[in-house]
Amino acid sequence: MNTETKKTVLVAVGVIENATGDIFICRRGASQHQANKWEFPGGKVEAGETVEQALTRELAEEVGITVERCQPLMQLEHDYGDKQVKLAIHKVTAFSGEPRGLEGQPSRWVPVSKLAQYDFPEANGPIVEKLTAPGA
Ligand SMILES: Nc1nc2c([nH]c(=O)n2[C@H]2C[C@H](O)[C@@H](COP(=O)(O)OP(=O)(O)OP(=O)(O)O)O2)c(=O)[nH]1
Ligand SMILES: [Mg+2]
Repeated sequence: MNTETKKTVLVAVGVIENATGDIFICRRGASQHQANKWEFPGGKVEAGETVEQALTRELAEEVGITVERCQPLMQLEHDYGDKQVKLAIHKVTAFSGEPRGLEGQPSRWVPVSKLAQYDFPEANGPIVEKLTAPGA
């Protein structure tokens, strides 16, 4: 398919931060797109939803938290060849509940200084860079 006709999938992504500054990440499933990569939880924005609504829904479904406060971090577009995505990334700075992998996915809290050791999808490079930049 050429780039003119390829549809871009809008994805709401949450960088969940705890009081210590650690970040919550999950591992994608073996049969998902970008299989087995680590990710910041989130998912596709559905028709009629705002990005924030989608983020709140996805984080409730996937990791069982209620988003109480979030702020835009950055937006990224990436073409994987088989799929083109636009990631609308928010930092989640207040939430209730303790995040865990509700869909059976491995998950963990990671210090920012260790994020770069994880195998994220290619699109995530700038997110990890921004989070680990001095003064971030
Ligand atoms: N959630 C998430 N998706 C990411 C990240 N980086 C990245 O390239 N993606 C891509 C992978 C997928 O193509 C897409 C997200 O789709 P998804 O599979 O999570 O969507 P979803 O939760 O609605 O799941 P599904 O119903 O389609 O199974 O965005 C990331 O950090 N987090
Ligand atoms: Mg998802």
